[in-house]
Amino acid sequence: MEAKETLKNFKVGSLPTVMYIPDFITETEQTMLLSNVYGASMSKWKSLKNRRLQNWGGVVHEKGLLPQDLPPWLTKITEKIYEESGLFPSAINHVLINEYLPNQGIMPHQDGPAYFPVVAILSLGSSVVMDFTPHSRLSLCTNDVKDDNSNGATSDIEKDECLDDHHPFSVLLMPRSLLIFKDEAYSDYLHGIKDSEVQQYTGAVNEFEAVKHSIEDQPQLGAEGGVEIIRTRDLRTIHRTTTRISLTCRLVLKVHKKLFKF
Ligand SMILES: O=C(O)CCC(=O)C(=O)O
Ligand SMILES: [Fe+2]
Repeated sequence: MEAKETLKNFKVGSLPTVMYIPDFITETEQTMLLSNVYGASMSKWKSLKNRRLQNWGGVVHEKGLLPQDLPPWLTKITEKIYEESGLFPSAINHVLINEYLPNQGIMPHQDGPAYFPVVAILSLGSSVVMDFTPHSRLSLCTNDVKDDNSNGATSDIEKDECLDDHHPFSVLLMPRSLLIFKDEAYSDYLHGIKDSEVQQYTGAVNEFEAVKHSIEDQPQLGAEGGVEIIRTRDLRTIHRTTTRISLTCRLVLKVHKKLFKF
């Protein structure tokens, strides 16, 4: 699948397969999404050690999806992503909603094999830094540990086993932005968010795009998406002060038949 021409303008960093779209949704759309997320029944939340999540679209197994229809408030956004990206062969059918308090994150992982290898992450509420770390599937010393994120994901804690031609990088995820990554970024890198209120990084691949937009948006605040970014030479420090909600939108190609419901 070729990315649409307009999407190619949003490529960031040196990989051909990471795209960052600032202001993908409006403030009003963000408010609506947040009210739907928090309006869902309490039983929809699953609590993990270091965050909560809601699973929409059905249960993902290694062998496919036991489908459930996405609610209209989610299809509104998944259809927009599907149409504007041109990167999915069919409609997005699964959305994982993660909630992170300022001191919460997600350990470095690769998304599970059931998903088509394109992921679109919509960020709401607070900014955060996502770190990409190269890993090698070819490495004999790689330690695959099951993460408990009900994502069918595997985690790799052996950072020494990096491929030489792959370098770690960070992406700054501002509220209302959409991050899309696929191919190499999907399969040769782990992605994660540090579980720390203070996040340090050396130059995000989309620093210019992310910060430019937020300053234009909210010049009076001086703070960027609920965070303050402190710059000292190459080093950046952000202090997370508010909750972040993310919508991880993906496609499971293999869909089992719906179970008959009485
Ligand atoms: O919350 C995010 O931005 C990342 C979530 C993620 O990587 C996942 O659900 O697999
Ligand atoms: Fe992930």
